[in-house]
This record gives sequence, C-alpha cells and structure tokens, in this order.
Amino acid sequence: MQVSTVLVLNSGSSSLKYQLLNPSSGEVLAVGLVERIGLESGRIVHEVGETETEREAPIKDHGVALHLVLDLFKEVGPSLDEAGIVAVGHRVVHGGTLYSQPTVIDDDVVEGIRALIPLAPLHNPANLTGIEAARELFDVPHVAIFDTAFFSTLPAAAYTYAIDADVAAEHQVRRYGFHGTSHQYVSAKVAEVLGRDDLKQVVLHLGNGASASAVDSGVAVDTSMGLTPLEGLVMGTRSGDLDPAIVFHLGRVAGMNVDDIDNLLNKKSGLLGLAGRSDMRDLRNAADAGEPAAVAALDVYRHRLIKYVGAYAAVLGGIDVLTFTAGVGENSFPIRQEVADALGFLGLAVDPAKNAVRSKEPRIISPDGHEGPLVMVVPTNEELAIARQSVEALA
Ligand SMILES: Nc1ncnc2c1ncn2[C@@H]1O[C@H](COP(=O)(O)OP(=O)(O)O)[C@@H](O)[C@H]1O
Ligand SMILES: CC(=O)OP(=O)(O)O
Ligand SMILES: [Mg+2]
Repeated sequence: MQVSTVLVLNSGSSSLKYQLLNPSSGEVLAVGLVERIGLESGRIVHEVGETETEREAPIKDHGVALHLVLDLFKEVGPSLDEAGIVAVGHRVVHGGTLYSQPTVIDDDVVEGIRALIPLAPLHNPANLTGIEAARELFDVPHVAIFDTAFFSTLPAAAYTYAIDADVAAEHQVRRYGFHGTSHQYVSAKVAEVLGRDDLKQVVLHLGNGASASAVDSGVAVDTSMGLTPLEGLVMGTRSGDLDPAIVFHLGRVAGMNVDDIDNLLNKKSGLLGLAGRSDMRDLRNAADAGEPAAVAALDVYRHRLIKYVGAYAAVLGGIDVLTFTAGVGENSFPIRQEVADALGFLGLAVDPAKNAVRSKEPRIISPDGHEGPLVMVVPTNEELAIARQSVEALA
C-alpha cells in the first residue's frame, strides 16, 4: 500500500510512548512520552522537530494519557486529521500462543487480548485501553504487534518449565518472553551494522522492565522473561528470578495472600525494593554518595546480568556480540563497563573512552582492533519497528 504516516502507541505498565512517523523514510513528525501514569504526578513530553512541550498533571490511567496526548496534537500539532494516517500500530505485550504475527485488530482480536490479561496483568489492560480509545477515534486499520512474537521460535527445551506436563498444557504455562520487538530490532541492527547474519548474539534490554535474549543467526533461542514479564533480570520494581518456594513461604509465614505477593514481586521489588529507587539514575547517585543499600542493589543487579550473559554464551555455544539497549543499557556507562570487565574471560572488552560517548547511533564500544567478541550499544526503536510491521501486515 502507498504509505503516508502511521501512529504508534507503545503502552508500558506506567508509561505511554508514541510516535507519528513515516515508516518508509523513517521521518518522525511527532514523538512523545507520558510517564508516571497512575501515580500522583504524571508528566508528558511532546516533541515536534526541535520544539518540546512539557506538561505535568496527575494521569489516572492510559485512557486519560491518550486523551492528553491527543489534546497536545490539537494544540501544538501536527494535525492528526491532516497527517494522512494509514494505520495505528499498537504494542501488545502478551500474545500467548494465539498471536505470533502482526495482527489486524477486529473485535475478536480485542477479546483475544482481553483473555490474555491474567498472563500480563500489568500490561495487556493498558494496551487494550489504548486500542479501544484509538479505534473510536481513528477510522483506519489498527494492527497489534506482540512483544511475545519474536520468541515464538524458542526451542521447547528453552520454553518448557519442568512441571507436570498436563497442568502446564491445560493452563498455558510456558515461557513466552517479552520485549521481543526490541530484541528483534536491535539484533537485526547489529547484523546490519556488522554486515553478518551468522552471529551468536546476546542482547540486554535494560529499561524499567529488563530482559536478556540469546539470538542465533537472527533466531531467538532463549530469553529471560517467562510466563509473565516478572522472571529473569532484576528490574526497576520487579524481582526477576527467585525460588518459587518464596511465594509459599511468604503465604505461610507472612500471612500474605496471592494478590499481596503478586503486588510485592511486581511493584515493590527489584531496585525499588532493595534500595528505595526504581530509577537507575537516582540509584547510581545514591550509590555514588555511599549509601550501602544502593551499592548492594547495584551489586545484585550486576551479578544477575553477568550470570545471564554467561549462561547465554553457553546456550549459544559462543558469543560474537553483546549488545546493550533501552534506557539503562543505552545510558548507563558504568553498568556496561562492569559487565564487560567481569566477562573478560569470554573475550569481551569495553574501551572506556568509547563507552563514555553519548550518541543515538548504533556503535561498537570494544577497543579498536579488538579480536574477541564485540560489545555494542544499539538504541532501540520499538515504535519504528511497530510502524513498519503494521504496514507490512496491511500490504
Ligand atoms: N542517563 C541515564 N543514566 C542511567 N539510567 C538512565 C538514564 N536515562 C534513563 N535511564 C533509565 O532508564 C529507565 C527507563 O528506561 P526505558 O527503556 O524508557 O524503560 P521502560 O520502557 O521500561 O519504561 C529509567 O528507569 C532509568 O533508570
Ligand atoms: C514487558 C515489559 O516488561 O514491558 P515494560 O518494560 O514496558 O514494562
Ligand atoms: Mg519499554
């Protein structure tokens, strides 16, 4: 189809990222972020070219967020009526086993996404709010791009949990994996930059939610998030891996019910639980000021990263490239240096001067002439990937 612009909505658990862009040329007409949804003070930043408009207001939910965004488009532009929008692309976090391809949204798909809410209670409701509001406002095709899709290729050995097989089958208990759009975009960008398809890659998507993936020649072979986006790395507010018996233990000795424990592990754990801050910038400042809990939280965070990269190098039978992406991965120099230093035995190395360069471009941060596996930083762009896949789904 002849493409003009696509509106992309990327709802996270507490944020809404959006872009109005031309997926063919990559030209961005507007880009924005609504953060701290559901908290006392919310914030919107809307960028059109060089002009940035910022608003602060309490934002109750993703529906309110979307309407604030639409108001900003009306006030400061660009006009959505005149943008020639041909499709709206929606990030949907959980596609279960039902959806592993970009999917044009109709009422049945809406119900399918709703049915998956128990598997992604922090995310799918926000995604649905955006879909329902946008379907009322924009009379164009709406396309769902699933975080789980890239991981539908995982081998059974990687996606199977060692529990009673009948129980698992009846209740769809398996590893699904998330942030797939980002892992796919970033690993493809690495292959493009290096001009090689046959790479053994480990990608660390370190945002508020965080996940690792092992990608062999463009195909995902393992990932750290599981049935839900709770498993794996230490995150802003999520625990990542733990002994499942901790859940029973807390139920028995702390008198917590299932919802209390769910809330504890998803919203009050991770860096927030360990040191009172979910934001890596705040945490690093506290650690630099010598606060013991912040230093310890960073130790736990780093230890988990090192463990996963080592494990995935083993799963892949080697490693050609380790890539950092998302808010922390793209911006936190010390984490990249520390992880690479700890994994020097695998041949990984980071050049401190290269690591300190700020850039929006994909780049190698290993020393020049380095012969071992490379370390890279590749800014993710889930919105561009969603826009492109949306248009492809309509072709
Ligand atoms: N300059 C920076 N240095 C260190 N960490 C940063 C920086 N900028 C952003 N971050 C981290 O990135 C996180 C958000 O990443 P992002 O990928 O936007 O997350 P999400 O999409 O999961 O909301 C923040 O919590 C913050 O800790
Ligand atoms: C799946 C997931 O954790 O997403 P986010 O990082 O946007 O919360
Ligand atoms: Mg994200």
